[in-house]
Amino acid sequence: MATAVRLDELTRLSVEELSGIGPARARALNALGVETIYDLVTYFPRRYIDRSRQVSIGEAVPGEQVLLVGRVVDARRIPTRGGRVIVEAQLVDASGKITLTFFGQPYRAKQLASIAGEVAVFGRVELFRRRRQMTNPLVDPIGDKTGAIVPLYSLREAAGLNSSDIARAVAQVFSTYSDFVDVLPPSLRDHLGMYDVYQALWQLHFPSNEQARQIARRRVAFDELFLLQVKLAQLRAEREALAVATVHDTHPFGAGEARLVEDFLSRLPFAPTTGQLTAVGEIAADMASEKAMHRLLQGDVGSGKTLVSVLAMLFAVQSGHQAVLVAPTEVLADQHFRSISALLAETKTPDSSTGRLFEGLPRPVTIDILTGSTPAARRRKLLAELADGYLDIVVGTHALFNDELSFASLGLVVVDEQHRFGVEQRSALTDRVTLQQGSSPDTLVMTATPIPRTAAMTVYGDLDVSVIEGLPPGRRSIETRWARTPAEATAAFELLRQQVGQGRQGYVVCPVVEESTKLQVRAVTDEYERLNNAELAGLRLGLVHGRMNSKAKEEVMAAFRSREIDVLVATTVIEVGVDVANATVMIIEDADRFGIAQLHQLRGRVGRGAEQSYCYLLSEAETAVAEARLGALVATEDGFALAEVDLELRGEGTVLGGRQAGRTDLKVASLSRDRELVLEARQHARAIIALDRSLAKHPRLRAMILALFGEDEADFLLRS
Ligand SMILES: Nc1ncnc2c1ncn2[C@@H]1O[C@H](COP(=O)(O)OP(=O)(O)OP(=O)(O)O)[C@@H](O)[C@H]1O
Repeated sequence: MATAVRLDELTRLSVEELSGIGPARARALNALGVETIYDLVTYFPRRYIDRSRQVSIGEAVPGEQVLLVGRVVDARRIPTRGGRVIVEAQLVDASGKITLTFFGQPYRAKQLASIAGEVAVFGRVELFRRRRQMTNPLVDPIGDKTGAIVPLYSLREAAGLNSSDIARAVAQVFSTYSDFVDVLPPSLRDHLGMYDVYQALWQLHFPSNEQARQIARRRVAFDELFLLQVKLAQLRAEREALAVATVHDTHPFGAGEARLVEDFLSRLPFAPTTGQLTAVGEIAADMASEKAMHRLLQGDVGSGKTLVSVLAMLFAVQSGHQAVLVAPTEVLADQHFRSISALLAETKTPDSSTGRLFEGLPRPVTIDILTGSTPAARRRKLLAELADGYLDIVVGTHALFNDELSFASLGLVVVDEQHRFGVEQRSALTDRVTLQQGSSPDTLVMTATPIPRTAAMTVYGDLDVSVIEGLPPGRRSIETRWARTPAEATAAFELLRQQVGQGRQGYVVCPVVEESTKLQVRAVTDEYERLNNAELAGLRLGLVHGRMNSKAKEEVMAAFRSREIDVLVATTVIEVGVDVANATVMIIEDADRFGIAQLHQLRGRVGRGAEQSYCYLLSEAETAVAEARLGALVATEDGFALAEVDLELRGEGTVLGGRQAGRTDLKVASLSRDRELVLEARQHARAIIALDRSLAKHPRLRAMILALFGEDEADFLLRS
């Protein structure tokens, strides 16, 4: 007898429990990632064939996909000259007749001739030699599939399975159980007014019509987002409850008496923007509290994230703690080290007799850099200085995650994210430090390129988010052009020559072939040679690519910064963080081969000074994708707007990038289409967790969260 079942129970039942699924079928399903019955009912159709539009044969209009019901007459084989067989038949009803034509299906002649009664025929109506016909239509006996919307499943690796096998297995689950126990609290379900979960899942596999499918999709999408948000809210709440964090003196952004930040700000050659101050205020509030900060700092390219992160680090330093900044590459680490040192040096106290950088401290703020290529002797010295507390700030690469590092008192970890770090790596650092010192350092994650709000809430849903609104004053818009013809490309290089003539500098970026480092180096080296002899002959060119060792790279960058090089020919190693205000021209070759975010980042390397800057996108591609991407770049400089376009064009996977894994995959929900649903799910999830962190009062929801995310999956999502 059919009974109700909890969905979390289905996550523990293998598909082999279903009759008709033997070891071979189970293996085929496993290849699709379907192992449990829960996996099966959430293995949704890729698309559907809508056979619900039934018309009489007389009404069948060429161009439309319709379902016809009639009798087959006059089925016969027609040999062709090439020796192939065409089968032709007529389908008739009271209103008229239509020709059915089958290619490459010789067996059809006999099969069709043997059918006595009516059949259901589904296909597209065509006009051929003035006669209406259907080519290779689907022919079924009148039965349950007639007039239905039929699911088509993705079958990639499942040899030996077809869509109807999966549909049958799914239908069997529904006939085995009369209901799935809904995990949404009843109040929420009523409020949302959607299908219950059983109906919704059924309708998503076997919709009765398009409207029903959409309502079902909304409900399933909501559940998916909601369960994830509950987990994220829970992690956030647990973390807040458990970890005791360092309490920082955040004066003048909060009560306190330390003078370092105040002093620093008073000597800063520019005033922080309102957007920067707001973000710092939010960070200060977190850092002043006993709760560990887990905050994501977002801002458009050039919005001044560095200053905000420096202020956060100085909160730690003025409170007697240390701060680290971790960057994903050596070039970036170096860049950060340089700009932070410069910011600190600008505020050096004029009283050199004391040798003090800041009056608020008994000694200068000390900063150093640690990367994989730091020589052993320097590295040893640096480790000692970190351990005894001499060093206040250390910038570096993942070398900072090394177990050998120990800190006198680490108060803040800033991670310049770019999706490149393993989450485990990062949490390993904070965990280790927390164990050592008994309190957890605060964490600030920065992203180089803006990500859409819904994506941030999903991928970084366990973090609080600060957004730096606006850009520093005086920025001029970057003239962006899409050079589609060789003549326009020539004009771009001509403008670069002119700008160099006026003392400016520029970049030429070549797309790289990631898979083959050898080819990559050759391609960019060849292009460098070519430009040297052609468009850019006579200029001082530099070459930098990812395969150069960091010393060589740094030498070229230094030469560029000191204007010994006019034009830097580069791969995307310059993508993030490079900050040379005198550079005013960015030329991107084969621009259609880059993603929107990357192009926006690259463009952000110019327009950093007071001069008018230019960005040329070279591409002769005429594809819709190129049109959409490059068109968007030309149309706007707003990184958040571009991120939304990107999300729409590329879908979730790429946006979520490396941080997304396993259970956080979204099967149904779309971060671009379901924006309000994401907000709603998050709001409800947080409301529930605020009152019932352990979900003791929501046992069914609790069981489902456990079944989906497990206990230890917490480690994956927990920290950033
Ligand atoms: N309030 C401000 N007023 C004027 N200039 C500022 C201000 N804040 C930052 N800047 C300058 O703006 C430039 C960009 O800042 P920063 O490098 O921090 O940007 P970012 O947000 O890290 O962007 P990107 O990701 O492009 O590197 C720097 O040269 C910095 O000195």
